[in-house]
Amino acid sequence: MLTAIKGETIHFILGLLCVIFGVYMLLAFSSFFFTGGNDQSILAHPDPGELLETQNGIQNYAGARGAQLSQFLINDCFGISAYFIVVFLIVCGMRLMKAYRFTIWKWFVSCSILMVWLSVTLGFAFGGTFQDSFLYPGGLHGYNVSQWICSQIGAPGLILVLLVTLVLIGIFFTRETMQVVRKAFHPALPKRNKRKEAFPTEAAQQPADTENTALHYTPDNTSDATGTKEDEQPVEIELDPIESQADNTTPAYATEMRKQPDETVIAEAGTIHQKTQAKTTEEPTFEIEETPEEEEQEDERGSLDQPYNPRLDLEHYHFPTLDLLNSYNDNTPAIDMQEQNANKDRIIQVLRSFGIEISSIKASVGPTVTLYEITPAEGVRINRIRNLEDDIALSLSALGIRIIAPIPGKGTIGIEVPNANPRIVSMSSILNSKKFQDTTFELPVALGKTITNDVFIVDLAKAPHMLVAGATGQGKSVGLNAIVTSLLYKKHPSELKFVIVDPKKVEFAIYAPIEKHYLAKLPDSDSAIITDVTKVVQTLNSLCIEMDTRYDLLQKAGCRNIKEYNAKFINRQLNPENGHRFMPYIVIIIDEFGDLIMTAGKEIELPICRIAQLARAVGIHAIIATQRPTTNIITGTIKANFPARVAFRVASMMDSRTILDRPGAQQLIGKGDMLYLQGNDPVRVQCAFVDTPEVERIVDFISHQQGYPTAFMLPEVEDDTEGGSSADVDMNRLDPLFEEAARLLIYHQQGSTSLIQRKFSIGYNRAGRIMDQLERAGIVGPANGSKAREVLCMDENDLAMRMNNLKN
Ligand SMILES: Nc1ncnc2c1ncn2[C@@H]1O[C@H](COP(=O)(O)OP(=O)(O)OP(=O)(O)O)[C@@H](O)[C@H]1O
Repeated sequence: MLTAIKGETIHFILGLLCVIFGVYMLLAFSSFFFTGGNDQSILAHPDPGELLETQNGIQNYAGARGAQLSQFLINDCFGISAYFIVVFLIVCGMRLMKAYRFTIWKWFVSCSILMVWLSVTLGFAFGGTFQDSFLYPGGLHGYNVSQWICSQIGAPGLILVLLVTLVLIGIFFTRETMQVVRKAFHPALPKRNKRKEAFPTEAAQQPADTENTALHYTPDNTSDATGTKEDEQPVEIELDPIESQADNTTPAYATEMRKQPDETVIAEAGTIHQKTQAKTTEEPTFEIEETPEEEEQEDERGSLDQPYNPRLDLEHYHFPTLDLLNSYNDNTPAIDMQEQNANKDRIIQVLRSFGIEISSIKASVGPTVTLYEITPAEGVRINRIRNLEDDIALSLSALGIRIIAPIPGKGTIGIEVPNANPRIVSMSSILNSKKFQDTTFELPVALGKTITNDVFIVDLAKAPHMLVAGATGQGKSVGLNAIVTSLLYKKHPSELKFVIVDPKKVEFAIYAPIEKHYLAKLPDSDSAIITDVTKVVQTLNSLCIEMDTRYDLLQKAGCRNIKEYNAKFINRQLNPENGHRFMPYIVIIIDEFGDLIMTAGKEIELPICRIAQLARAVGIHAIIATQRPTTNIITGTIKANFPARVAFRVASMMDSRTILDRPGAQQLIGKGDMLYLQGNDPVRVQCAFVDTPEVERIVDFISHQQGYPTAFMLPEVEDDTEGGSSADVDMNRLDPLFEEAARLLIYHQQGSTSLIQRKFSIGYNRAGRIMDQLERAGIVGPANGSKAREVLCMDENDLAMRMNNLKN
């Protein structure tokens, strides 16, 4: 701790010194232009000790040392471009003081390069006036270097060298320079095709040259089926079907194309079809559909800072910027035509070998998986194709083949095949997408990209609770980080609080520094990240209290949900003096839910279910994650209350059924490949990848800004270990297990504290307190020495009546 403080203090002092020295140099350099001529004679032949005297005759505002420094750095070294040293010193200082977040090495390289280039340029430009003036604009360095280069390659050669280096410097700063240069040569050149840049093609992997058209594949060189098209638009291309079995020497497609060379049609705006008619059922058509990448904002990497609430407590808060995230621009081509054609051929062959003919096949290439949409020929039964899942997988020698028969809403059958070279879906591309930036969702959670390259966002406020499951190492933690990250990029600290439960202690510790901005905790807790099981129970009970309080406030305000309530509060229709307050959303994230259930059982499950059943309207949402998708952890009650499910790859079909109520998750390929289910049909999504250093940078960015004085305080709960007597039982705060415990005792007709303790795996004191409440409610009789209490409530109906009375 002490060393950390020391380190920070030293950095700050060093930074301050850098800035002060920079300002001093600025003064000296600037003064040099006016006083340099006068000071030159003194500096050129100083008497020993003369400069140390008070009356040394130096006129530079920065004194004798300033004059010497300027003389040396400007005249003897780099000329006017010595100002870059000042810039770098100030930048360095600011960074050390942590006032601004500069990338030092970039500034160092940039300043150095510019200084040298400008020095040579000025040295060359003002070479003629070198002897006449006290000021050498390019300095001795610039003069000597330019003279030497001139002597070697002549003045025109030097000019060319300077121009080329200028362009190289420009490219170093921004790749847009290339476009500027291109335009200089060819002013009519259209705007750069972004998608083509994003998906470079490799001639080696594509039979036809695809450099200037995104996806024009001509399987036969004799074919002239090409077309030009607008960029950023979807492309559907029909490719050669497999070679006819009858004649496997002549590709049917080539023949067809020669016969009908002008079959290229523009089917609809932005869609180009290169159509060949299927001659017979033996020659199905094959199309590849490349859905365009989600449009990104033109001037990306800016801040997503937008006002959400006119009464922000932290009005100077800045949202994290996108440059904190990696972009993972991998160079693998977007579409490998060889692979696509090979897969298509094998699919058709396998189906044909089982006597199934198809009339067309279309491919949608996603980041990690390609969907082949097959239209079966007349009279083929879907079930037959479904049963061939394993045979198709075997013939493609690929894991993770999934058959969707039929694709909902379409009369086709889908076969999902993993790509040989999967692409990473970077979090930055998702957050920078127009869809995310323009989203109107209350709690937008950007999960990744679908098989059609659409950015996939869900509204957690509508979900309203999410269950995330998958075997270990398949991308669960990355998925949870992606969820948190997308919320951090959209919600202001005043609008959102996280309650993080991390039994593993290491996964979420990374978020501890943003405690005062985004985390909620119990008043007596040291850390906002909850790692201890008892604290989890307390926190969940506290959230139940918060939920009840919020419902009371909503009732008082006459609102049905948090959105209406907050809108009223913002419009000053609710008086804070009556207890009203702006309600931030609360997102509870519980990692390793399985472990918690194993240790604390019902004590955890019940408040979770209570929150899941009721908390949606008051803005409390739960996300629970487990790597053990078994029925004793994901119980029926949990499933009923967590309608949004995310399944990463699991080990068995049983596990998949436990999470999604259907198979499928066992066929995923891992590394963030997931199925998202909300409603009827699961969607296959490639989860966005956000790495730990990226999260660290975001957290660092937020934590260096002003936060609230403390974390968001959850209501206090009575400690489980505190004793209690029947006299001070608070019937307004019934234990969350109260009703369940009453049912248990009625069922057993035995008022035993240890029975409650055992069945709900809770401490004796808490069980005792529940028993006291049951006594006050008239459900059990008074303590009867060592014997069990008498149960006064006969059946469920009786209990329901008493519960009603209690609630009123
Ligand atoms: N969306 C993704 N894109 C690419 N790679 C991913 C993605 N998600 C995960 N991975 C890869 O898989 C590895 C394991 O991911 P992660 O740590 O999220 O697994 P996990 O399911 O949380 O494992 P555990 O349960 O052991 O914590 C990561 O280190 C990364 O290399």
